[in-house]
Amino acid sequence: MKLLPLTRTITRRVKHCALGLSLVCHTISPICAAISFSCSNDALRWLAVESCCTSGNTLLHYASDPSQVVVVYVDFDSSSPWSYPPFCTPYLEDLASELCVYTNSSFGNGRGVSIFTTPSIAQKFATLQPFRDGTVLEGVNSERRRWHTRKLPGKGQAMMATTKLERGDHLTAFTPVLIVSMEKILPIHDNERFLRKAIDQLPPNTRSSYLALSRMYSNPDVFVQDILKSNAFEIQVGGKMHLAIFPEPARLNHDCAPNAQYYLDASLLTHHVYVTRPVVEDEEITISYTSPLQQTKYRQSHLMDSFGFNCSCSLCANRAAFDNDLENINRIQSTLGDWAENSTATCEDALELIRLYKSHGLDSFLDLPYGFAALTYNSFGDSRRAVRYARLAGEAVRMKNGPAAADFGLWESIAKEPKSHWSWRYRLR
Ligand SMILES: C[S@@+](CC[C@H](N)C(=O)[O-])C[C@H]1O[C@@H](n2cnc3c(N)ncnc32)[C@H](O)[C@@H]1O
Repeated sequence: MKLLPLTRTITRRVKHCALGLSLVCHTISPICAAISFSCSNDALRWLAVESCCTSGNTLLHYASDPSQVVVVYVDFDSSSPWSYPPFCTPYLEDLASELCVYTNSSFGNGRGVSIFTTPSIAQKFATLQPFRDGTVLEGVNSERRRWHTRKLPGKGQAMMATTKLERGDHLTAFTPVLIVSMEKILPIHDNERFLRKAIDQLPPNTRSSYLALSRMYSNPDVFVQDILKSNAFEIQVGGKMHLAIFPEPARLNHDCAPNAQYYLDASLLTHHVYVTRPVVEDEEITISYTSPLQQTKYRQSHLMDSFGFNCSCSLCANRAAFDNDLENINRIQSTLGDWAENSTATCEDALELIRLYKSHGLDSFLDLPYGFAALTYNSFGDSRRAVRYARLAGEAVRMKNGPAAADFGLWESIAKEPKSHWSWRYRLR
């Protein structure tokens, strides 16, 4: 008999097995043990599982004491994407819900994923395309790699290019192996228990790749949360923020002037990395963990507090020069963003902004200066240059926010029809 994922249980205690049901006994399987946890009846949770009998939609679950036989009526749902019954907390008042672990063992071409979230958000995950039609993830999690990982002094593991790369090269596309609701409701040790269940239910290779990731605190009591804190990316699903672990891109170290950019496609649950300036073979590939447009002391304290390292990248090392130019960057940006009649914005300002970004290696963030250049040229009636910079802004946004982003559509439309945009000749009026 195929045991399908459990979606609802109704439990009833009975004195003994003689219910007139015709039951066929099966060997104990993980699903029987899991059922004991997913029932709402507390007493049932801790019964030792000695046997499990199934018949149609009914499971008979009993303990060593024959007077403690429990019948569990199970409503199986063959369309559910979950490979195990949900493993749930009690009802949490503060959340007005339970939190449960959901696992799909074959997600993402076999790597699997576990999600720790509320039942209502789990339903939203289940409606996402990759759970309904795995073919949408074709080419994702692929082994065709132009990078490998190796240890670098003072940084731990790092992602290194195995070949020359150019701006715009699409480097990686991976699905998450663990997704965790950011609600901070459970006490730390309870949280760890549920997260361990989430990791234990993953296929062995996937579980190992999670457990091999870097840790900040090395506290064995909470190692799953330690790995989560050090390696997670944020993703919004069902209107709620979640932390997600993508083991391969988790090896990307930080640089305030990185040579790569990433975006998360929440509808396909896929993390993409693009190269943002030419990279030579064996060069480290980096992303930024923080906004580069903050003074160095703020970036450094954020990186120390959140990731436990002292940033010594080129921008942090040349702190005085960068912080000084940062003031110029912010000043020019506010001039270019000023659309009042007496604005002093010029096309030269826009070009100076691009120069400043490039001179400090901020190639991963050129969407902003290119966008300003497109609007500024358009506002002075130079449609040829407006189109050129709108295309560059669109390309930069695609690498940073993905092709579904609203601002990508905006730059595409200006590149197609600059004269239809409100900014056309705006500063010549
Ligand atoms: C997401 S992991 C990156 C991969 C990690 N190096 C590894 O060994 O798996 C984040 C951790 O890497 C280290 N790290 C990242 N960028 C760094 C940098 N620029 N300098 C020093 N350590 C860095 C820190 O320990 C940080 O907590």
